[in-house]
Amino acid sequence: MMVGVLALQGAFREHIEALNTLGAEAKEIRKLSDLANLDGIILPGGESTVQGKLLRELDMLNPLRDMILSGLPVLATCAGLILLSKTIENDKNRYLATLPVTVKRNAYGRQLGSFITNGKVGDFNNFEMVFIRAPYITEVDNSVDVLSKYDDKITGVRYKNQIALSFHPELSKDTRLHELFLSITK
Ligand SMILES: NC(=O)CC[C@H](N)C(=O)O
Repeated sequence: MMVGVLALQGAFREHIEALNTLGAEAKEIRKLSDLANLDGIILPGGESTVQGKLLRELDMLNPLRDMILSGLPVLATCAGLILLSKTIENDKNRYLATLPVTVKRNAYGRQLGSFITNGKVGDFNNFEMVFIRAPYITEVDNSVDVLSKYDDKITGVRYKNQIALSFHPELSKDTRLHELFLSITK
């Protein structure tokens, strides 16, 4: 099994470490040819505008969209969630747009830009959630499962092969969400 971690920008190393801790092989995805023969892909946090622009310039955006629409398992965190969202409330850009949700970038404002909280994510109790200039989800399609909320705002969803989170599970020691993701890869 081979999991790719998009490594154009942002917090990709921590995801690779989490996968290695779980005994899964992972490789950095930096160009179109790296997308061949993947069983799953992680879209890390960082800056969605930079990542999206690079995906487009490297001709990776459309192929990756097709792979996700054909069922490639994906775990997206923070900027990755923004790349996946069909609608971005406060950004005219649209990137992969495979996830039927509306997201708001930098949604917690500057003051409360970064914080850590603890709560339920799907079946997992007491999950540490690290938020860094995070987005939250303002609308979901009926077919989307809500996994987590913070302050009444949706911060985690699952839709078919796509798991998307506002927060950074790779920055806490808890690997349960990475395990869930691995369980949906072949
Ligand atoms: N930690 C993150 O990934 C922050 C996301 C970033 N604020 C964006 O809009 O792309």
